[in-house]
Amino acid sequence: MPVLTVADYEDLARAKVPASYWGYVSGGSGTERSMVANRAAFDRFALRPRVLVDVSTIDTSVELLGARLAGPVLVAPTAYHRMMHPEGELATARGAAEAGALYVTSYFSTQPLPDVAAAAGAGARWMQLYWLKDRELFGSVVDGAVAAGFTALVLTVDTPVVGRRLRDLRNELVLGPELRAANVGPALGNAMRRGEAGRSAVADAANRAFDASITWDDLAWLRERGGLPVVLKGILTGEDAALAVAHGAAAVIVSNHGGRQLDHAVGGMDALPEVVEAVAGRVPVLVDGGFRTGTEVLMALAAGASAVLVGRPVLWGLAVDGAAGVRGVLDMLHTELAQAMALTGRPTIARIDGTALRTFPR
Ligand SMILES: Cc1cc2nc3c(=O)[nH]c(=O)nc-3n(C[C@H](O)[C@H](O)[C@H](O)COP(=O)(O)O)c2cc1C
Ligand SMILES: CC(C)CC(=O)C(=O)O
Repeated sequence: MPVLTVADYEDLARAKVPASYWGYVSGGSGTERSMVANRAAFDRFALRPRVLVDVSTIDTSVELLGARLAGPVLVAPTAYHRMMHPEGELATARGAAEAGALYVTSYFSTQPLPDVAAAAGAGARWMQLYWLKDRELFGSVVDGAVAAGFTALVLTVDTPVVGRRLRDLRNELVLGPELRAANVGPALGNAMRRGEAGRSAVADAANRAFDASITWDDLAWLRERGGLPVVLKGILTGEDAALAVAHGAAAVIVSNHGGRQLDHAVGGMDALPEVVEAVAGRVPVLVDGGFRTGTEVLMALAAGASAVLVGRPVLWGLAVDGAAGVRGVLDMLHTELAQAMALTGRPTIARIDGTALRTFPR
C-alpha cells in the first residue's frame, strides 16, 4: 500500500511501537477534549481560492529568526525519541535537515545535545526548555544548548505541572533504561525508570523537577543567561501574547501542547486569531496542534501564522523509517502545501493572507 498521507504513517507506526509508549505519544490529558479541539477547529474555516494567477512556480520557502527554511513546517519539540526508533533524536535531526526544516529539540531528548547538533549539521535547530527548580542545572542545560549551536531557546510555559494523562496512569508508564533523558542531569534522567500502580514515572519525575513558581519577571534571567532569542511556547490568549512581546519574546507559539496539558483548552487554530491581533506583527506567531495536511498549514498561514509545528506526525515517520520517515512526513506536508498554494492562487508564502480564508461562526 503506498504511503499517501500523514495518517498512513500513523497506521504503520501504531503496529511498531509498544502499547504503553503508543499511549504516551497518542494521548492527551483528562477527557482529551483539548486534543479534539485542535482538529475540530479546521471545520470552522474554509479556503477562498483565486484563479487565473500564474502558479507555474511555487515557492514555499520562509525565513524565521534568521534561519532560511524550505517551508513553514517545523518539527515540534517532543520527548523521548528512542521510544520510536533506536537512533532517536539523531535520526530526527538528520531527517529534518534533509527536508530543510527547523528542528526544535526537546528538553527530554534521549541523545546528547552535541550529538543532535552534529546530526543536524547545517540544519536549523532551536532548543526547548522546561524551567527546573535546580537553577544551576537549568542554567547548565542552557549553556549546553548555546555551546552546541542552537540558535534560539523555546521556553514551554504551559507546563508548571504535567497534565493528568490517563492513558499513562492506566499503563503505569515506565521507561526502559535506553530512554534516559540525556541532558538534564542524572537525578531527573534516571528517575524516569521508576513506576508505580496508577502513576506515570514520566509525570512524577517532571513534577518533582519543574519550577512551578516562575513568572514573567524570570524571563530576563533566561535571556541574559543564554544570549539567544527566547520563544515562548504554549500561549493561548491575546493577553499573554501581549505580555510575551512586552517581556522580550522573539516569537510566540500558540499551542495547547497537543491536548496534553489543560483539559478543555481552546485549540491552537482557534486561539490563533486573537494572538495574531494582540501581537500585531511585532514578532512572528507560530502555531501547533493537530496539523496533519499541507492545506491545514495554509489555513494557519492565512490566519496570520508565520509557521506551523507538527509533533506526533514526525514521531510516526520516525517509527516507520527513521530519518527517511521524518523526511518523508515533512516533505509530504510541504508538497501538499505547494499543491494548496497552486490551487488557491498563492504562489509564495507572502501572498497567503487573510483573504484566503473564510471563517464560520461557532
Ligand atoms: C509524545 C509527545 C511529547 C511531547 N514532548 C514535549 C516536550 O518535551 N516539550 C514541549 O514543549 N512539548 C512537548 N510536546 C508537545 C508538542 O511540542 C506539540 O505542542 C504538540 O505535539 C503539537 O500537537 P500535534 O502532536 O497534534 O502536532 C509533546 C507532544 C507529544 C505528542
Ligand atoms: C516529560 C513531559 C513533561 C514531556 C512533555 O512535554 C510531554 O509529554 O508532553
